[in-house]
Amino acid sequence: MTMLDVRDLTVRFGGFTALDGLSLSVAPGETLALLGHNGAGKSTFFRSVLGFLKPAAGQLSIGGHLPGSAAARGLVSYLPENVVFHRALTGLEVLSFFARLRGEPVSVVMPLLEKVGVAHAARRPVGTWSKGMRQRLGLAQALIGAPGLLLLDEPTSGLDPVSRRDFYALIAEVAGRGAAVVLSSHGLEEVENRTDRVAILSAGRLVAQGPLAALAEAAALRAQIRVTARAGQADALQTRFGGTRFNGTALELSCDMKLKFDLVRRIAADEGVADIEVRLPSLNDVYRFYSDNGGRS
Ligand SMILES: Nc1ncnc2c1ncn2[C@@H]1O[C@H](COP(=O)(O)OP(=O)(O)OP(=O)(O)O)[C@@H](O)[C@H]1O
Repeated sequence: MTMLDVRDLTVRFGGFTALDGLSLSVAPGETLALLGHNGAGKSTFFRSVLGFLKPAAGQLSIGGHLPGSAAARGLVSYLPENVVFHRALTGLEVLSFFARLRGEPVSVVMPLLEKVGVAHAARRPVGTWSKGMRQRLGLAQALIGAPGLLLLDEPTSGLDPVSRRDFYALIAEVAGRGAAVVLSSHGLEEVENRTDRVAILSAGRLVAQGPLAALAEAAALRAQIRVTARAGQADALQTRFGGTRFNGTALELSCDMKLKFDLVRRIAADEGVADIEVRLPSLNDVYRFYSDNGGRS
């Protein structure tokens, strides 16, 4: 069963194609991170699922319903990228307003404010709240009425590391109750171990999709090894190990991750070597691999 099913979605603004043949699905209880540079199409994707944009081609279904239909609207909740609340209203008033809009009793409001950790400021105007507190209020707004599909557009921007951790704990709880969650973010490091799958968008195209570990493995990025030679040994080292000379005394080598241990052992045992430094591919390298060139090396 899927909560969100998107097939060959294409969205255009005039002659500009913002989303190009995108297909993905998200099951109840699953958390998907949508990643991509500025302008990759993440917000456009959310606005399409919400039914705000009419696709040029493709189909979307939310729990079997068309985007924008009453049934779909009842299932989906959304936290926009730049959440803005009336500055003069208190947190309690803001959330009560949204609860009424969703047909929920205002009795749900205080427990939600407590859940996101801003109950202490509930009776203060939102204009006096910090950005992180307003972001938490935005999340509380998205949690009203136990939605089946949560769309969160860069929900952690402006949050400090502790708030970020709390945020993901809350998302895990919501997903644990069966909601499907799609959230957008700018980097893999943040979503590592916190989402089930990632989908990487590049210039409106879905260039990679899957569990992060599988994407990292498929990228087959290489380890970088920098070797510093003892005085007068650089030429001999290059003859033995190859690589590129770097500032006269160092060599830069790259090797398949599977072969790195053997190579490092051989280098470390060489008498001409003064120092060795190994750099493994980071999650940022994996992200760049897919988002910059569509996964083509
Ligand atoms: N209403 C619009 N009219 C014309 N172009 C638009 C419109 N909305 C979005 N775009 C363009 O579509 C592309 C995708 O924009 P979108 O906001 O979806 O990117 P994003 O991935 O959310 O970026 P960011 O990370 O900066 O929020 C951009 O090039 C943007 O300029």
